[in-house]
Amino acid sequence: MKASGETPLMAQYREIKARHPDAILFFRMGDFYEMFYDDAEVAARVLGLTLTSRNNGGAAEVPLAGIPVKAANEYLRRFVAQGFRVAICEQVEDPKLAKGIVKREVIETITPGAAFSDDLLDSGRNNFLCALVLRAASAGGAAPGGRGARADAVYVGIAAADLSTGEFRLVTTTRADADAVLARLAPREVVVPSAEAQGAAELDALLAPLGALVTARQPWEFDHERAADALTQQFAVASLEGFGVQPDDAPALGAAGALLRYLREVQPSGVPHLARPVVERPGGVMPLDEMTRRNLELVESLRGGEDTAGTLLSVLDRTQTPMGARLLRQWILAPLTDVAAIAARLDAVDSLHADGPARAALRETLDGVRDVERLAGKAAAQRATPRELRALGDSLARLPGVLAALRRTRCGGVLATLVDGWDDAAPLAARIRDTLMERPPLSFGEGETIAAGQDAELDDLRAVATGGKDAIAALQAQERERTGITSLKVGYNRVFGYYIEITNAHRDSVPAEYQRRQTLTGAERYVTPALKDFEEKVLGATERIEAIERRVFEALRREVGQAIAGLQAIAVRVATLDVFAALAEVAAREGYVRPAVDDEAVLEIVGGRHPVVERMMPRDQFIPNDVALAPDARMIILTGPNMAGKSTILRQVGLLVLMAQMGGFVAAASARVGVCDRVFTRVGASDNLVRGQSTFMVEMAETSAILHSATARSLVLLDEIGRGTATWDGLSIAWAVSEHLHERVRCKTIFATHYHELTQLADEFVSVRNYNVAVEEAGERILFLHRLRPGGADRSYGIEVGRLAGLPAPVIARARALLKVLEGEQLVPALAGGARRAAAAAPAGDQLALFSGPDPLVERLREVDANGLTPLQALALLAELSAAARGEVPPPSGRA
Ligand SMILES: Nc1ncnc2c1ncn2[C@@H]1O[C@H](COP(=O)(O)OP(=O)(O)OP(=O)(O)O)[C@@H](O)[C@H]1O
Repeated sequence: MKASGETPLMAQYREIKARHPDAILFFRMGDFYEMFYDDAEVAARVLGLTLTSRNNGGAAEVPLAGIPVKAANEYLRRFVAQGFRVAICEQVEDPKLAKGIVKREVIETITPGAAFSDDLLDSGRNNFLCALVLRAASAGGAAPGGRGARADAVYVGIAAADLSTGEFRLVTTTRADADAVLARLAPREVVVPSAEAQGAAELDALLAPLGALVTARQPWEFDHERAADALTQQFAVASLEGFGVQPDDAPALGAAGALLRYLREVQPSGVPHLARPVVERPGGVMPLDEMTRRNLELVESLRGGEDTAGTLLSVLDRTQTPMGARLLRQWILAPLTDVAAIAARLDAVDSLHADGPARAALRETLDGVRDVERLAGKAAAQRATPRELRALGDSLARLPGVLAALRRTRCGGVLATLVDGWDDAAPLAARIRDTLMERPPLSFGEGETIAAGQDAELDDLRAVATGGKDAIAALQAQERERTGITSLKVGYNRVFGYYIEITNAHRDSVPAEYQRRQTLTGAERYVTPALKDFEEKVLGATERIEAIERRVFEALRREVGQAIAGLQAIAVRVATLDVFAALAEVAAREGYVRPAVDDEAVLEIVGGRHPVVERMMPRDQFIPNDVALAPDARMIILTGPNMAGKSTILRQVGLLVLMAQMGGFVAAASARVGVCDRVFTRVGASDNLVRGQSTFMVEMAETSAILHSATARSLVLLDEIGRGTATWDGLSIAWAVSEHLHERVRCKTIFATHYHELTQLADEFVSVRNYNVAVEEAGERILFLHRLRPGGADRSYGIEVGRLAGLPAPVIARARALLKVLEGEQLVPALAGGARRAAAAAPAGDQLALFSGPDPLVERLREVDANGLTPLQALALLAELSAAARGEVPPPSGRA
């Protein structure tokens, strides 16, 4: 409906905007994208653009903000980075030919999850768009991985597509493992069913840690039967069986349907480069939960953000190609659990590690290979520029060199399979390189694109155009000579075409046959019949040249687009090779060794180092440590002063296991790694405060998740459990958690703690070992040796660390004095003794119960403010306490 008095343009705008209510609409007007109404106001706020207004006929003025088309990418990037979606509305007919208002259409919608442009992408990571749906087992009969479905179980269907590379994956998983799968994919945007009555809270719980843009769609779009139709149509196949899709995959299939529908909406011209879906089955890959991924700083540092400095990825990433970098990231986030698969990767790394010269040659040839995967994707989507297509051709042309270098290695196993059936699309590479100029322009129309010898007519026309231009230059010389006007110039503008310009000083010498066309302040412009003749030839040729160039270029781009599946396969091969070479290279540079990986429940690290921390200090300054865990020594209680290096050892063990299971060498003198099904970590305080939970609550929730999911094959790394609450509560929880892990779960555990009381666990259980990180005392100072040794620690040195951290001297002195008093009164041993007494008094048959609750005497003592007591009060208190201790009066019940 047209608002009264509104201009036709604004009516057109409103009609288009109504179809894209949730996107910022970039409305093309000439050389600008204009935003109106609310969009303009958002742009002013978010991008700091100046808000103006536009006349709207008889209707009220319209708020307006505009950006030049040439600068659009930067504004787009900023919008998308902030989680907006932007609909690009172009003029789809030539304004010169338009009757009335120019026709306009939205040609694509750019969102965080649906982006092609390099400005919006990170070359080192995939840009996944996921669709997600929850299904009760009873609804779809799904039991992923053939596990028996529990009637009340909830399955999560996930479909993930990377529009920039064409990767497309389907995963149906359990609710428990879904977090890990999503954390690994790290989608930028997630499509979910809107207002799904059941499971809305569950869905929120899945989405919250991702920080992705959430796009709600109609629930029916997630229907798996509809999805099957859409997929068979997209890939022009009769059934999905060829993709390995089984009835169990219904949830993922439903998600895929919704995903495809959404993709077609944001890309109205289609997604021809979407690869056939790969169904990922659980098993074979270790699910890494968000905690572990973050705590071990695998691909993101704890500081957060995009910066990978200080992560395992930053140490391992010696890849040469963007495809390799992305694959390495995926491997780090998906360690393997199958011994044979791990060994196959290790073999490949091993042979490249062993042969330095071959590795160097291989890495050198890989070095010039650009992002074949994304370039091919762009070609298939008809977006590749001449420069990009040429880069693809040049990259492909390097592949025979890569193959030759690969053949020089001892390539058995996986490397041999990479060589087998090697197809480097040589004919296509040659076509691209023959067709395009060696350095074609960045975008079409900014210079010569098509090489000579490709099109006879093009070559002729180029000769004419060049001849014409030469002729015009000759004409200028000739006219100067004839008229004697040395400042005479032949020039060109769009309105008048070619002209001869003569300054007013020489007006009298202008020949009679010159026809005046334009008067400037200091000069006149003329044309002659000869000049017009040349002009026709040159301009006619130029126009025709552009048309032919475009035709040839687009045909080439289509040809490349049709080869997309082969190019994607090449990209996978190159990426795999690149990752092997990178892992071998980093192993050689950093002195890593091949781990012995087997199925035994044994972990034996000799001379282990933290791969990231060791890089932050001068070479050989890092102190290596040995750690061994086995069924008969499955729990280590790790004590030691603050700053001694407990957390470092804990993380180091986790990292070395993950490095081994991704198929890489490890930072150690030697290592034997029995495959772990999961690695769990609970380290320090998380920053879940932003999600509105208290530190202690988060700590408990994380601990609870570990106790529920860990198995005897798991490795559990705990750092300071129970510190966020009152000492006795915390100690009791820490003790109970340790017992549970040791006795019930029976997993490999390392527990770093300041509760020295926990070292008593070793007295109770034969498979618990105490270790501490050594320090040396030098008077009141301490020297951190960072060396692990058997036994519990005797002191905390917390005050010393406080001094190092700059606590004021009087505070340190007072703390030392207080510590002496407390130690002198034997309070600390009394606490431990109290615990032992309580254990002895525990009901028979319940041997695991050590603590029966806080000792009221001790509680009373804790409340005493010694500084606030008069000598008389102190005496009275002492009398009361000792009477209670002798049992002469009931225990005190708190401060009176
Ligand atoms: N093996 C080692 N060799 C050399 N330096 C080390 C080693 N381990 C740790 N360090 C250094 O000591 C610092 C403190 O280590 P870490 O944080 O692991 O101590 P911590 O015992 O966990 O301390 P806290 O109990 O206070 O949390 C590290 O930042 C590192 O610089």
